[in-house]
Amino acid sequence: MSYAVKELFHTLQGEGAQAGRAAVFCRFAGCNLWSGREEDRAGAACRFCDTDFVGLDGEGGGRFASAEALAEAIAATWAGGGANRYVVFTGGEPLLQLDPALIAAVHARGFEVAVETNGTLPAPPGIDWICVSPKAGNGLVQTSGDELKLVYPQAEAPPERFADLPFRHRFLQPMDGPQAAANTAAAAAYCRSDARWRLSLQTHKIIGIP
Ligand SMILES: C[S@@+](CC[C@H](N)C(=O)[O-])C[C@H]1O[C@@H](n2cnc3c(N)ncnc32)[C@H](O)[C@@H]1O
Ligand SMILES: Nc1nc2[nH]cc(C(=O)O)c2c(=O)[nH]1
Ligand code: SF4
Ligand SMILES: [Mg+2]
Repeated sequence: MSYAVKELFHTLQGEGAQAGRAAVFCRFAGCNLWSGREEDRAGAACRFCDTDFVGLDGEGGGRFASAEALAEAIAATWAGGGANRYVVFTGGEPLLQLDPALIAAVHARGFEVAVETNGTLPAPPGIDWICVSPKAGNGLVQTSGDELKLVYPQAEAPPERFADLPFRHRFLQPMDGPQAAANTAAAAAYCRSDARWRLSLQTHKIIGIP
């Protein structure tokens, strides 16, 4: 199958338990919870998205005809030396496109494979690090993984609802936007009150890298 990629870039993972780790980000185009058009945001199933995932026109983006072609482009984007190669598939919603052939092709090039998903679709086998970020009002299908990273606050998705799911790490990530400062204070207060949760700041935004 072919893959629609918005952008490919080398940076540091900014969020969650792997924050600070060098990674290639492969941002797939398209999402099942929002068209990505501002005029559709108010009526979308996910309304707080901070990301442009429309089109193929970002740095390193395009349509890739095969898993081998996309894996080659990912390997060419890696700039972190010989060890600890890491690729994060995100989007948009990566589980609309990430498949066993692509996972095998990046594994063959020495990468560990991570995914950032909204959890509404099942993850294919073989992913090394699964981060699920539930979106209120949208059924959770992927109910296990390595980290659960809940954007906070979401009125219809309180942390208590997810605290007992089998994830190795649980994070609250303050919702960015006009209420970012208040959301950060509220997330910090929640983590102080319930030690099952840790605070995830979007460190790439703080230091001004992609
Ligand atoms: C843009 S999403 C793409 C991956 C997938 N669609 C998802 O929602 O997990 C990447 C991460 O950014 C988070 N995110 C999106 N908008 C955000 C915002 N306004 N504030 C904080 N985190 C946000 C998501 O919850 C997710 O963990
Ligand atoms: N540096 C950096 N870290 C990230 N972690 C998750 C991101 C995403 O948009 O999925 C992201 C991103 O866009 N940039
Ligand atoms: S599910 Fe993820 S990519 Fe889709 S609109 Fe929500 S935050 Fe953005
Ligand atoms: Mg992002």
